[in-house]
Amino acid sequence: KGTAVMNNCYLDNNDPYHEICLRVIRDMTTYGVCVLDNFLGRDRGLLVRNEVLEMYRSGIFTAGQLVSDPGGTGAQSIRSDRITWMTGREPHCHNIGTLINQVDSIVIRANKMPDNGRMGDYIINTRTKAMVACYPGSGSNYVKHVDNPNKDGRCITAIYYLNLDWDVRRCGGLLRVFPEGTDKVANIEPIFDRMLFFWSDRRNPHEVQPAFDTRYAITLWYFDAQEREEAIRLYQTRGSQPSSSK
Ligand SMILES: O=C(O)CCC(=O)Nc1cc2ccccc2cn1
Ligand SMILES: [Mn+2]
Repeated sequence: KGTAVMNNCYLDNNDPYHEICLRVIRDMTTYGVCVLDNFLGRDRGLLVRNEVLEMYRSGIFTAGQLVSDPGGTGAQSIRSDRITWMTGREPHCHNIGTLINQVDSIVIRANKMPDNGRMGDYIINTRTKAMVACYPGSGSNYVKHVDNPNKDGRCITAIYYLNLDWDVRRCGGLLRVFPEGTDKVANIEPIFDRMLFFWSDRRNPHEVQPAFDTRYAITLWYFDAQEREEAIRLYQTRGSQPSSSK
């Protein structure tokens, strides 16, 4: 039935996600970062990109907020990206919804697979809405920061890039990740149809270098059930909500 035994795990050739999940588990466990290219394929990637461009043209993106001290460096910084939060079930966003479902499937299945290393340390069953971000390209950037420095529950950051013919030498906008415990950096170009996963906590400080062309990305943050529950309980006693959008 299309299954083969290999290294004591069953490769079920009928499950397209199986290979990808093994790859995500291996890279996240080894590097804490995982890059998957040609994630949707050109045609479906273009459909998602067109929906995002249509949303941007419709003006529903907000101006990037002032984020005071995103990385605990004491520096006041102004995020110059434009963002909007969405469920993926909005009208005229069917392909964005399908992308979100695919990323959900991979994260949930990878979290449930046997021998899934550090992926197994978490219980992942909820996430934030999708944050669609656009760097307008007039040198807009995002200073070095950690997504979840103070245990707000987010364990995995998942980013899908939509930027056609992106050349970092001309357009900038490089995502540079500074994995904890090594002086090596990961330079990730925000190229079209690229899917990126990385641990959201202090293991992965990162920055977006100034962008000189419009730079689009869709980000999802997945919650670890236990850490999220603890964060909500803690904030309930202190009366304010954890930082990330619900
Ligand atoms: O576009 C990229 O390559 C990554 C950009 C990025 O780090 N965005 C980002 C956006 C955020 C929005 C709200 C709270 C925390 C946030 C942390 N990071
Ligand atoms: Mn970030």
